[in-house]
This record gives sequence, structure tokens and C-alpha cells, in this order.
Amino acid sequence: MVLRKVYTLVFVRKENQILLGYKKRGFGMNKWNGFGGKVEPNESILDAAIRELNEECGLTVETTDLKNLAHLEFTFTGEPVMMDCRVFSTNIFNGTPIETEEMLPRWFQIDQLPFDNMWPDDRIWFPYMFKNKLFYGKFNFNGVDTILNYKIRELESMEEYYNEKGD
Ligand SMILES: CNc1ncnc2c1ncn2[C@@H]1O[C@H](COP(=O)(O)OP(=O)(O)OP(=O)(O)O)[C@@H](O)[C@H]1O
Repeated sequence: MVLRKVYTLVFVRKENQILLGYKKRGFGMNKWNGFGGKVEPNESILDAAIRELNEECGLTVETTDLKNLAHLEFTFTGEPVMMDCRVFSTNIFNGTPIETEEMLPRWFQIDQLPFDNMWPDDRIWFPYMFKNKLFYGKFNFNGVDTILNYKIRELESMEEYYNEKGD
């Protein structure tokens, strides 16, 4: 039996740039990533996405401006937990990104991303995000650097995915 934990991951876009944060501590430390974290008990996924973005880089977004573009599942050899990661993007936000205890934010040109210092799965699925696709991806890791296998597929709508899953 695998325990499933739900996480959020938010990407803020501006023209041909994307905001990433350099993670200063915890899981994914020293990697550039979007902003996100665990959904707390009794919290909706959207509320968690907005809260984590604000806590990690000071930006504010409205629920209705977040687009759910992907659902990613990560498993790690020997670990009975599946990370169920809901990915969102927006180009409507308030504020200027600030460094926090957890993240150092920086805008990147989308054709100049620091993939060598990102999660290895990002290289595989970012192109789908930049083509404005909706997609589902599943990645099995050995440790944190090696992807043993993966599958990724485009979706017509996110509902298609959630209906199949029954949640
Ligand atoms: C394995 N390949 C991966 N590829 C891309 N993104 C990944 C990822 N694995 C995890 N992520 C994201 O990394 C954040 C971790 O969140 P994390 O810091 O652990 O959560 P949270 O802030 O609640 O933790 P603490 O408060 O420190 O316990 C969260 O956005 C999650 O979606």
C-alpha cells in the first residue's frame, strides 16, 4: 500500500520568462523549481498553491487566475510514499518576488533554464508546459538523481484525468 501525499507547484510567467526559486533548505535543496509544498489537512489544493507561492516568494495570486496544467506522480525506490503533485501556472500576479527563508527567486528566459540544477523530470515535462499542453506524468526515481522509468501523456482536459482516477 502506497501512501499518497498531495503537493502543489506553481509557475509564474511573464512574457517569455518564468519565475523559479532556488530552494535553500529541505527536499529539493539547491535546485531551481517552481513554488509549492504540501497541502495541509482541511486545505484545498488551490488555497495551498496560493499560500505556498506567497510564503516562498511574496507574490499574491487569485484562485481564478491559476491554471491547472498538469498532474505529476513521483515515486522513489524503497519509499512507500507517492508524491502527487498538482502543477499550476499564471501570468497574473501581484507584487515583486522577494527572497525568503526557503527560496531565492529569479526570472529566467524560457530558452535559458538551469536544467542541470533542476529536478531531472523537469527537462522532460517543461516542453509540454511551454506548448500550453495539459498533461499527466509519472516518474519512478532511484535516489533523487536517476529516473528509472516514466510515462507522460497529454490530456484533453484535467477533468479527463480526475474522472478516470475517481477523485
Ligand atoms: C521528484 N521530482 C520533482 N520534480 C519537480 N518538482 C518536485 C519534485 N519533487 C517535489 N517537487 C516539488 O517540490 C516541492 C516540495 O515541497 P516541500 O518543500 O517538501 O514542501 P513544504 O514547503 O510543505 O515543506 P516543509 O514546510 O519544508 O516541510 C513541491 O512544490 C513539489 O511539488
